[in-house]
Order: sequence, then structure tokens, then C-alpha cells
Amino acid sequence: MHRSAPLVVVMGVSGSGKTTIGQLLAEALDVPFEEGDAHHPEENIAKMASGVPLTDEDREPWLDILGGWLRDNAASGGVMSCSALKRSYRDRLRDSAPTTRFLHLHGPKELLASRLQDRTAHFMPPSLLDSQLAVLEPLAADEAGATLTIGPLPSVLAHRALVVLGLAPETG
Ligand SMILES: Nc1ncnc2c1ncn2[C@@H]1O[C@H](COP(=O)(O)OP(=O)(O)OP(=O)(O)O)[C@@H](O)[C@H]1O
Ligand SMILES: O=C(O)[C@H](O)[C@@H](O)[C@H](O)[C@H](O)CO
Repeated sequence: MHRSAPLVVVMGVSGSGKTTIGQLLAEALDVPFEEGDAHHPEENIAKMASGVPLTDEDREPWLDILGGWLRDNAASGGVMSCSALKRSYRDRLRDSAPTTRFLHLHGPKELLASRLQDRTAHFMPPSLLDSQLAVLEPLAADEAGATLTIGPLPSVLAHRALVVLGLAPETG
């Protein structure tokens, strides 16, 4: 059976595990992984590091760069981490790459906060979690993709991701 190349954006608020799960998923699919945060303009990183949330305008040029990466990798496949907090942001990415599927990593605030507290040497301060959660528009039923709750181990989540996204190897 013909299947189009897997093109996945792992989305969610800060600390939800986008990078961790995205890397494992890319490995399992044997496609490149791209860290969305690596494409933020320096001003965006400085803003977040100083404890100020990004605005729609701050995110626009960044989303366009990420959309370009998705477009360039649509034929061969890829996995990218990107918070993609709002529906309008995801629409913007889909405009560039219509076959994009989203994996939304979703979890309780307490768990997210404890992960951010434990994580050192990262520009994103735990204090921005509230603003991330306030802005988040969960993946809607009409958007291609799936949502996973983040409690289990990364390897378990990556395996579940393959299944819920319909990307697990066919059997039989
Ligand atoms: N399923 C998991 N179980 C336990 N710890 C996890 C899990 N997923 C991620 N972590 C840990 O939680 C922290 C946040 O994970 P990660 O950096 O992957 O999240 P992120 O969504 O990419 O964050 P950000 O967007 O802020 O960069 C890391 O220290 C990571 O090791
Ligand atoms: O849209 C945003 O506000 C940003 O992409 C953030 O989500 C961070 O870059 C990321 O979570 C790093 O911690």
C-alpha cells in the first residue's frame, strides 16, 4: 500500500517533551528531526529568557521559517518540534505543508512545572509556563494528528505516537 512520507510537528507548551519525543519519533521513522526552537530569532530568545511571552507578531517570522522546513521535507518526511500553541499558527504551518500531522503532547500543569524546574541551562524560564498554557489552543478534532498525555516514559510515548498517528509499521 502506498503511504505518503510522514511529516510530523510535535507541539505543546514548554516542557511537554517535544524535543525528547520528537527525536525518538524521528529515529523510529528514520527521518530527520528539526528543533523548532533553533530557528527563533535572537530577539525572541532574549525576550523569553527575560521572562516576557512572545506575541503573535514575534512568532510570525519564526513560523514561516518552520513552514519552509516542512515544505522542503514534505516529500521525504521529517519530524519537527514546535510549540504551535494556537490554531492560527498551525494553519500557517499547514499553508506551507498541507500534509503535516500534529502530535500534541498534553499534561497537567504540576508535571510540566516540575520538569521545567528540573531542567537547567535552558533559555525558557519556568515562570512562562502560565502564559504558555493560557495561549494554548488544543489540537481540534478536524486537525490531522493526535494528542497524547505525557506521563509515560519517552520510549513508550514515542511508540504510542507511531500508533495514534497511523505510522506504525503495517503487520501481516
Ligand atoms: N516522558 C517523559 N518522562 C520524563 N521526563 C521527560 C519526558 N519527556 C521529557 N522529559 C524531560 O522533561 C524536560 C522537558 O522536555 P523537552 O525539553 O523535551 O520538552 P520541550 O517541550 O521540548 O520543551 P521546550 O519547548 O521548553 O524546549 C526534559 O528535561 C526532558 O528530559
Ligand atoms: O511559542 C513560543 O512561545 C515558544 O516557541 C516557546 O514555546 C518556546 O520556544 C519553547 O517552549 C522553549 O521552551
